[in-house]
Amino acid sequence: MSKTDTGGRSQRAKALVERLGDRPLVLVGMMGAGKTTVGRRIAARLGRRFLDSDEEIEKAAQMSIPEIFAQRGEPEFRAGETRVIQRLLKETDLVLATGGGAFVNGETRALVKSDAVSVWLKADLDVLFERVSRRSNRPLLKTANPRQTLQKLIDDRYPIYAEADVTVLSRDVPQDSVAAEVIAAVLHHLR
Ligand SMILES: Nc1ncnc2c1ncn2[C@@H]1O[C@H](COP(=O)(O)OP(=O)(O)OP(=O)(O)O)[C@@H](O)[C@H]1O
Ligand SMILES: O=C(O)C1=C[C@@H](O)[C@@H](O)[C@H](O)C1
Ligand SMILES: [Mg+2]
Repeated sequence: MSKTDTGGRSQRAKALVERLGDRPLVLVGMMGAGKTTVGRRIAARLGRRFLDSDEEIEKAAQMSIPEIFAQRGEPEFRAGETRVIQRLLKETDLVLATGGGAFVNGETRALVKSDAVSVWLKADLDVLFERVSRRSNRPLLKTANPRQTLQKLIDDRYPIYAEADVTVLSRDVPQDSVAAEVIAAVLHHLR
């Protein structure tokens, strides 16, 4: 039996699309977990549209995230993030990567839980630190000791991310493998 349908999707991907119905698939987790890069691959496998709340905020503000933090401050960024995610969650056939702090907001979390299926991409400190160290585009890590800051964020946020419907480990294996694991795990959750 063929493992792909005529649209090139695997049978597993097709089954997941059917089970999700209209609900967006939403990725949450720390910066560097792979929400954007893996999210894009999941969307390609499912034949769904991919959007990223950080990118949508940057487009709306016509500024980069470090510029928004510097010129407007974190509270304004967070308010914009909440609004953008409320708008995006009304879309159908979507895979949505959220910013690392988005799910920490109670209002956003409640909305994701009611209107979407959520996946926590979980990675440990060493993996996250190595990944975020490649670029200096995370304003929250512009501290004297970014590794310690990352650890503090992990301590504060892991219990919150754990409220997502499904947890998948984002290890240093190919991003396509993580994407395939997410699809299998969500399919299992929706059985
Ligand atoms: N499975 C993986 N193996 C190796 N590198 C990875 C993997 N997943 C992601 N990366 C790399 O880690 C970095 C961070 O990934 P990405 O930008 O997708 O994270 P993010 O969760 O979207 O972070 P943020 O919350 O800051 O937007 C990128 O350079 C990406 O290529
Ligand atoms: O973890 C966070 O709070 C953030 C993660 C990024 O995705 C961006 O949304 C921003 O840098 C803040
Ligand atoms: Mg991202």
